[in-house]
Amino acid sequence: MRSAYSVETVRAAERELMARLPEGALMQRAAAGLAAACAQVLGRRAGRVYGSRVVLLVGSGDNGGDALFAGARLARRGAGVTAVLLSPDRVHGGGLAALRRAGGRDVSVAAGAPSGGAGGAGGEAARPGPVAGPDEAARLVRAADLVVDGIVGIGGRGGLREGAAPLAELAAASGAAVVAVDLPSGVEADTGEVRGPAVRADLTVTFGTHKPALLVDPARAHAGAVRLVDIGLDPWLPERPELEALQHADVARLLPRPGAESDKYRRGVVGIAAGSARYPGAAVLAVAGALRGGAGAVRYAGPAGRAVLARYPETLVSDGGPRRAGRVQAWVVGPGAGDDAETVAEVLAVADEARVPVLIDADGLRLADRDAVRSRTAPTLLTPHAGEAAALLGVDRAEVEAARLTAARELAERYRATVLLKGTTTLVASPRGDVPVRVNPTGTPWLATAGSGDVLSGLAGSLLAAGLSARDAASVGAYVHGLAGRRAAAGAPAAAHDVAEAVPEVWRDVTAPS
Ligand SMILES: NC(=O)C1=CN([C@@H]2O[C@H](COP(=O)(O)OP(=O)(O)OC[C@H]3O[C@@H](n4cnc5c(N)ncnc54)[C@H](O)[C@@H]3O)[C@@H](O)[C@H]2O)[C@@H](O)CC1
Ligand SMILES: [K+]
Repeated sequence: MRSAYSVETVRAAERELMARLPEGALMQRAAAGLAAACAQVLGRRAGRVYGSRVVLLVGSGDNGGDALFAGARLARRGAGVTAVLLSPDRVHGGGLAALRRAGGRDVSVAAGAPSGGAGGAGGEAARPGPVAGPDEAARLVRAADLVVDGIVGIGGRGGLREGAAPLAELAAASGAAVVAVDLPSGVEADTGEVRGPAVRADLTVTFGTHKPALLVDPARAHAGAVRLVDIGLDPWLPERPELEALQHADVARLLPRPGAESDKYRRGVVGIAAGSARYPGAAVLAVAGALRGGAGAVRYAGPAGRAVLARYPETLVSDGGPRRAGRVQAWVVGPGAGDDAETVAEVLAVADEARVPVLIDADGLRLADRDAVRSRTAPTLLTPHAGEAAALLGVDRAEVEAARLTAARELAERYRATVLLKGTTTLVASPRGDVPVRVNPTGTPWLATAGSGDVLSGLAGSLLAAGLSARDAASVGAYVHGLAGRRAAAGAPAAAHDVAEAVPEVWRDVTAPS
């Protein structure tokens, strides 16, 4: 399991750790990890560290201090290192002195000259270096092999400020590799929102633990690859993170496995109420997903029985609607439902009586009565994409996409349901606010294809029927579905049924002993 902690929690843990270490030790650990990562990047880009050109963009806090100390290490290995000081009057004095001792240069881009030496943090005061105009700073960035973003880290608020934004843009447009220190500057650490200009990194080297922005879009897309440097923080972090992301071993543990005593009923039966005369395909795709999700049998109740049977003769098809479909351990309702509000209400009623979980997707989200969902006693799982979530929340789609974590949490609270918010980073929020939101790391833009959501709803519904909690069914379903999407696409467009067909192979991979 990978986890991410909020800034407040990280700061509290850092205080505990720092109190037990000599002053500056923690920053040296961070800088050592950062310098090692930069050296690797330079090795790939420029062939070697010696003689390469490194530009540090240095802000006013400890994030800039990390960059300066790492720059000093690179300078000692023969790199030509120039620090561009964005707030020279508040620069980390110790870091700047270390860089200078190692033979690095520094220039100040801000207007006002430093007063009384650059001694903002880190104790040691340093005389100001030469002032560079914006053109000179731009020339340095353009000529660099590597740009290190030490503008702001967890202390940042709002987008990049004047002066930094054009340099970040230049860095992105130049051929230089961009390595962000702790976080790409300009993103909101706790939410993953990007409300202004922000650095786009190829690699982010983060310290102690992941921060939410490194896992949640749109910030995650700014981070590039992420490397975690261990600075000894773990013992001081609480058990419950803000976010968690399942990995292979977690999914392998959660996937249902039939025991020797299992028969199809004990493995769970999933009911699918999906499709309509107009959209029979949604029913077929939801059943395709459900058949591969670990339930022992799939019942289908709806008007597309013929199409379903033609493709999947193993389906138990009922003509009498959900109420007469027979016992199930979980229902899926909504894909391709069109305007059939009656079926959605019937599924909710039947599932309430039987106290079984319900997954509501697609049209079902629009048609379900909110109070009926809120008052359910068995678990409910809602699986909207950003547009559907926006409609439920009464906001623009763009707002949901900009603030995905907030939207998922808000929906979970309003509906007292588990919410799987689809996207390149799918989020799973629980109605209980005291459990971490899950982030699925396996998504791919290839999954943005018609019918792929129907497959996911069947798959996750099947996992619900097999006995997983709504949170586990949603996050395991999204994980497997994402990998199946990648496998099916493998660099070329794939259709939704290809995704369903790739599930067994992914399942085998995930559960194979390593
Ligand atoms: N506290 C610790 O023990 C450690 C901290 N480390 C580093 O320290 C960082 C946190 O340092 P700080 O608390 O000094 O905070 P930061 O360096 O992240 O930023 C704070 C400074 O940036 C300014 N600022 C805020 N938003 C800005 C924006 N949008 N544009 C430009 N400037 C902005 C603030 O006025 C403040 O001076 C971490 O991200 C990490 O890189 C690491 O050295 C590991 C150890
Ligand atoms: K940064």
